[in-house]
Amino acid sequence: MPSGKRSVDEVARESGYGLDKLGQVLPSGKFSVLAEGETAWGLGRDAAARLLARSPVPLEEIGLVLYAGSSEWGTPFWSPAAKIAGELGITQAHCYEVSNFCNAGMVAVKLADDQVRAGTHPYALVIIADRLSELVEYGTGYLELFNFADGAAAVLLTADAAATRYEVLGGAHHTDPQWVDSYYGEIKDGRIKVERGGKQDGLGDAFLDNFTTLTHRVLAGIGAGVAEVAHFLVTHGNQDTHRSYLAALGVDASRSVFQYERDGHLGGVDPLQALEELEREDRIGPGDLVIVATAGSGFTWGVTALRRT
Ligand SMILES: CC(C)(COP(=O)(O)OP(=O)(O)OC[C@H]1O[C@@H](n2cnc3c(N)ncnc32)[C@H](O)[C@@H]1OP(=O)(O)O)[C@@H](O)C(=O)NCCC(=O)NCCSC(=O)CC(=O)O
Repeated sequence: MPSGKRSVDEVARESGYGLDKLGQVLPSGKFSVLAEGETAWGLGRDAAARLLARSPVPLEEIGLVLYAGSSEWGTPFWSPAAKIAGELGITQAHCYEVSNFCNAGMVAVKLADDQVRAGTHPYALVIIADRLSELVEYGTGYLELFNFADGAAAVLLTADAAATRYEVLGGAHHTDPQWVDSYYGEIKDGRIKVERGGKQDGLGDAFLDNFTTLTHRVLAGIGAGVAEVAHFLVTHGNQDTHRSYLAALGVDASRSVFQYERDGHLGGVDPLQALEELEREDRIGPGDLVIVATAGSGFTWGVTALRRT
């Protein structure tokens, strides 16, 4: 996590919104942001370095390094995946970026998993990092973006079943291009900021329809039902959407993880933070099935099934 924090009071001052309204989007009261001198790729490198210290593998056996996020890497026309590989001493890998906004992390995990399962590489490293808070202008009044925060995570994949903590069972993604211009970047005073296109009704319903349809599709694909899922981890874009999705599946909130009181929306890192909380609180055990629901601009929705080994 970055070392900076931004308070909801600061957002209130800049946006003109009252604390009551902001509390709906930012119940944590403060959220993680990059401090002066910190970068998203630097956080990603640190997350990957800690992961490799905890689970050491021969660096020359890492054949793939994917950096997943929203494509605003901080430096344009540049590869954060290659930079991180260089800094960590990974010299035998193909390194590139996967851009699918807050859905990119699980896309990259599935791509990497497919490659290690196919025997293409012994190990693959996925780094998920974004600098979402830096893309928001509070003065625009686009309240739905005010929880955008910064963070990073790293995942190591291998086909060696004895060495894995989670198995990727399957996934499905769907892009509905009618929403493509809902949000787009614009350069303002040399910085990229998120602008909102003409507001159409129905995006909330599209979240719900896509999350539930993809969940049923993925579960059917692995021969499981909703009742067999131990935990549903959902992107932290909007907690009302999160709760509506669980309700639509007939799933009690106790089978999910809510970190809205803890931080803002950390992009593709949200479900990994949630998984870490399940581990820390000893709420997950061998054999547990986990469904991860993610979404990103485009709009794309994704559902991934994992099993704790
Ligand atoms: C669910 C929505 C799609 C609903 O859109 P609608 O057009 O129907 O309605 P709306 O935007 O006017 O908002 C409806 C009500 O939800 C509230 N609301 C808006 N955003 C919220 C949020 N993040 N958390 C909690 N509440 C939120 C509004 O204040 C309003 O409350 P009231 O009715 O009380 O006045 C959207 O609001 C939303 O949650 N957006 C967050 C996700 C998102 O759009 N991200 C954009 C970047 S995509 C990306 O790449 C990052 C990512 O994936 O998150």
